[in-house]
Amino acid sequence: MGEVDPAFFQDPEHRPRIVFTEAEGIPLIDLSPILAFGDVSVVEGLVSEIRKACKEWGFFQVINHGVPLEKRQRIEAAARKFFAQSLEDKTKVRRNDKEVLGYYETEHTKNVRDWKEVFDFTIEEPTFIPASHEPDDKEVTGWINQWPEYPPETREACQEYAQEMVKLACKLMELVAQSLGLPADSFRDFFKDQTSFIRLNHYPTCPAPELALGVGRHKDGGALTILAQDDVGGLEVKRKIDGEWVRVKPTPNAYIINVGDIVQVWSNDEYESVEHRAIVNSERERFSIPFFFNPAHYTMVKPLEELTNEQNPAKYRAYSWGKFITNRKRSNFQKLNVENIQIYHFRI
Ligand SMILES: O=C(O)CCC(=O)C(=O)O
Ligand SMILES: [Fe+2]
Repeated sequence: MGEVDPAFFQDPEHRPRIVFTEAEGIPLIDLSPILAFGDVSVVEGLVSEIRKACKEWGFFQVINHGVPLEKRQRIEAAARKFFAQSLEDKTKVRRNDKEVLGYYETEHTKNVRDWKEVFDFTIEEPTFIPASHEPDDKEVTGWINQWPEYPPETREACQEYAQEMVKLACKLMELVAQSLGLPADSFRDFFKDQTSFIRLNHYPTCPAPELALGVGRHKDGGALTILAQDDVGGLEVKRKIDGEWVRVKPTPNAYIINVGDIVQVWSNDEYESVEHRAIVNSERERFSIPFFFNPAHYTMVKPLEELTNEQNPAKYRAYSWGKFITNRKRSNFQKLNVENIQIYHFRI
């Protein structure tokens, strides 16, 4: 990525400010109470912290999360080696119309090109998903991972890390359920045939960081995201109280968690999926690794009955998660002239 192609330019109102506010306020939550067994009162305190963070920010960071540091370091090192290869080598595992996983460098967010390259892989092999986004097409297909030859440890490093992410995400969803006043296992069955995936993000240095974004403003469509960011920093979250973009300061060995659109719908807007974006800079390349925790493709996403009643009726019609994700994948891959699918399209 040498000179900056205007395809990367954000509209003036969405360009980043180079002087930024650092978010002191994003809650930092210590998960050690769930690692140590037992004491219910400690877990209760944790549940209320989660509730507050989800209500006020939609984002929080966790420490003492139980994910071994070596596993994170191993996947981070593999990502660096993979992206350092030539474009020719990386495109050996490039995504195409049929194989939607693997490497690609032309992702668009809201039809503006992102200043990044990515490598996607799923947790389940194969991951079952609708063959097309067309509502009447009932065919299901299996997504298969494309593993690079170099570095040779990529596959193992990715799969080991993925298992840790699934464990952490399950624990977090239990806490989210409890924080909504529901039994801890309320969400468990939705993830039996999960469509979760992990993305290795590489944001190269950018000669025009004031014009482009690593990832344009967006909300995550799934249930929950667990992000590992390196020490460069660049994630910005739209603060709920005033709509200001605030930077999330990197904390060593912490993970950044956000609730996605599905939790917003399940909770009937009790929790909101918050907009965020990634800034790039001209001095240091940046790496990040989001894990997107997604339910089975056949999940019909709708407000949970336990959380709705006559005074608080469902705010969304049920929609198919499989169709939602295939729609998104398609619009992020190619530039379309229409807005991509959003949960407000299902608002009642
Ligand atoms: O790299 C980051 O900090 C954010 C990435 C992100 O939001 C995404 O890939 O959905
Ligand atoms: Fe995101």
